[in-house]
Amino acid sequence: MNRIAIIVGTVYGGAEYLAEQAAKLLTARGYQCTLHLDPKLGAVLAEDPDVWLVISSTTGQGDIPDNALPFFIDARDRFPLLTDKIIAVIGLGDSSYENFCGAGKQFYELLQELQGKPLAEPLWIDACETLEPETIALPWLEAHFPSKG
Ligand SMILES: Cc1cc2nc3c(=O)[nH]c(=O)nc-3n(C[C@H](O)[C@H](O)[C@H](O)COP(=O)(O)O)c2cc1C
Repeated sequence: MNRIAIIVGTVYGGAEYLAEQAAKLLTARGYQCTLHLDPKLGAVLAEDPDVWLVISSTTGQGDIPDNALPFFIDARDRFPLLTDKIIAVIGLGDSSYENFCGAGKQFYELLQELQGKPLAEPLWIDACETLEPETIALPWLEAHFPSKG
């Protein structure tokens, strides 16, 4: 479990900021991280990472942000099997909306259908509870990605 592709879905930049913090932390722990802010399925497949880490907010009514939607549709259509891969999802949402973390949930469902092996239960971060998602996400990452140093 060395190479991690971080696939980002964001509207206002919160998930992007969190993904940058995550990449810094994981790199410092000895992992090779690639940030996909404008994710393309072909690029991730070519990279052949050990871990597919999705960090995505939710927009609309439980919808995937525009920047990540082509990736999601492509993955759903091309259906690359992730049998020997690890999957992890961090969702940013707001529980005052009906479909809390709907985009993260769609991603988690799809990655499981693609046969990826979940690293852990996904982390759902509620903007009603914190405006600093990194205070929850970084300890979660530390707990699940042991330092290699
Ligand atoms: C127009 C709009 C629609 C949203 N819809 C949802 C939703 O359906 N479910 C949810 O959990 N959060 C929803 N949210 C909350 C965002 O996902 C949340 O604020 C997130 O932290 C934004 O992250 P971002 O800066 O990466 O886009 C919505 C926010 C806005 C502004």
